[in-house]
Amino acid sequence: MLVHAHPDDETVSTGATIAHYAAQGVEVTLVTCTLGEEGEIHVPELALLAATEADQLGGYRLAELDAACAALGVTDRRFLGGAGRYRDSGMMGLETNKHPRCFWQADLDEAAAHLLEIMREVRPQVVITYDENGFYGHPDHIQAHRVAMRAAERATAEGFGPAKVYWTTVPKSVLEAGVSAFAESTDNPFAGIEKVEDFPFGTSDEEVAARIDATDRHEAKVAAMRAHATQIPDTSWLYSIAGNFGSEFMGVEYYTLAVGERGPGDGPHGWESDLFAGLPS
Ligand SMILES: CC(=O)N[C@H]1[C@@H](O[C@@H]2[C@H](O)[C@H](O)[C@@H](O)[C@H](O)[C@H]2O)O[C@H](CO)[C@@H](O)[C@@H]1O
Ligand SMILES: [Zn+2]
Repeated sequence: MLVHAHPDDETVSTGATIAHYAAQGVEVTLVTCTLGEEGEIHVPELALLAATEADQLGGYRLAELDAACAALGVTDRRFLGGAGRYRDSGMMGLETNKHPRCFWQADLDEAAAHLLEIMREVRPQVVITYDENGFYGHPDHIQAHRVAMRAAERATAEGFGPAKVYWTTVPKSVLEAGVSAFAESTDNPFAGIEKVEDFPFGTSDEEVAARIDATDRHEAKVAAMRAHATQIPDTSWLYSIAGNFGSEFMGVEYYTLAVGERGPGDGPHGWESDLFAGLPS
């Protein structure tokens, strides 16, 4: 089970992992907490769908999410509390954070109860969400973390909690490699980043628990990114990195382990290569 804040997060941060396991026939449930109503629109002819205009972007991004799920092989896609229950809160500090229906204003126990119902039905062995900073500090990501961890705690207390809970991350060694690889590039997606500490995310290699190599599924991730055209334009830095790093960038995703025991791993830091490592098959 993956708990994500907006349509496109499932693809950008865990798309290769999803495609990897879905292709193996693993049951994958995606829970998305908002419709992404406050997002940017990188498709000019759709500009009037914006929140400040017709306010129809959420419905459009629902369709983008379904197309991305088809590309990744996800067949069980849910919205927390039902489609439209929680509104995209916008970036931290904006007036949209005060919208009465926005996810940032949600009652934590009520939102966790919605997720607990899905957990009670699906009984996930493994849950993936964000760290306490929501990976990069977006209010909906922070709230998705809080709701997922609260629901997992309550599921465990009721006897059907996940054996493992992972948080998305990127090792600092990978960030350093990216910064140096693009240092001389005119199309440098890391422009302005002098050192790893300048990123609002990143984990020391020692703290990383799992490296999921899904390079054989990186085309599925790119196809899913294309489905999120309002959020990821053809000029996105994601594509320029993919063009330079290819499947290594698009097809490898990393996680820290927040709940549960690490399974067998390899390499200098004992990174798991399977999120189900150590669990009974
Ligand atoms: C990946 C992610 O979480 N995207 C969110 C995020 O989008 C950012 C936002 O539009 C910002 O204004 C841009 O400068 C930035 O590049 C975007 O990543 O926040 C949106 C509003 O909450 C959300 O809809 C989108 O899914
Ligand atoms: Zn997001």
